[in-house]
Amino acid sequence: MEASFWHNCWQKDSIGFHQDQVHPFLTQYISPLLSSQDTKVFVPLCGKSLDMFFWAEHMKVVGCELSEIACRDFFQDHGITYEQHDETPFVRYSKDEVVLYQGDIFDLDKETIGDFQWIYDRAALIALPQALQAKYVSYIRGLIKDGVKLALISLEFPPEELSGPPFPIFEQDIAEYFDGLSVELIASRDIENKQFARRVFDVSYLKEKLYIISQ
Ligand SMILES: C[S@@+](CC[C@H](N)C(=O)[O-])C[C@H]1O[C@@H](n2cnc3c(N)ncnc32)[C@H](O)[C@@H]1O
Repeated sequence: MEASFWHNCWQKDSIGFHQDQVHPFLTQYISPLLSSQDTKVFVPLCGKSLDMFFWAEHMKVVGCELSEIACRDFFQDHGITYEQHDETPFVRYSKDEVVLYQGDIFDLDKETIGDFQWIYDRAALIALPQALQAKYVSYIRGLIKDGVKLALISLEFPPEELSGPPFPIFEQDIAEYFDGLSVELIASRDIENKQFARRVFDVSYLKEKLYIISQ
């Protein structure tokens, strides 16, 4: 997907992927795994996800997102005043525990993110076409050092029944992408009404899976 595709989605408010609640996997499965030593989560391709409010209750949040509309609305939708600074090639939006870097994730380096223990991927890997998935996985693998856990939520459906995004990612794909790392399947749920955030898909099955990937 080109950057223009995503800018266009945000401009037209065509954001069917945006959830109006915190993802239920977070409270059910991630909460018990959090420790008082966890100080920061990195959220790639963060959109204006409410999930960042869940994380911000526990630790600092650093998000990265292409769209200035998403970064602005993350704060404005909730009446939060924020600071905005030019940090070329990014614009940095921040308030207290949350910092959003508006720009291309592939320009964001580890030093800028700082020390973190979690990476949270919801609708990031599945948003990218295959060629970009490999580049994204290579970027994320470069961030998974000792003591870092990637919480990744994937989506499964028959690929021939829906042209993405989102693109389905199966257990086998996860195993290949994260070969050599520890991959734990934490949860799986069948979405019986086929609703994915604001969209209902015309597919024969829809499943979400939560993995924790670490060294
Ligand atoms: C499917 S949405 C998911 C957003 C969010 N994770 C959520 O759960 O609502 C994918 C997001 O990735 C952003 N995006 C796409 N390519 C990007 C890139 N190269 N760098 C940063 N953000 C990107 C898009 O603007 C879009 O908001």
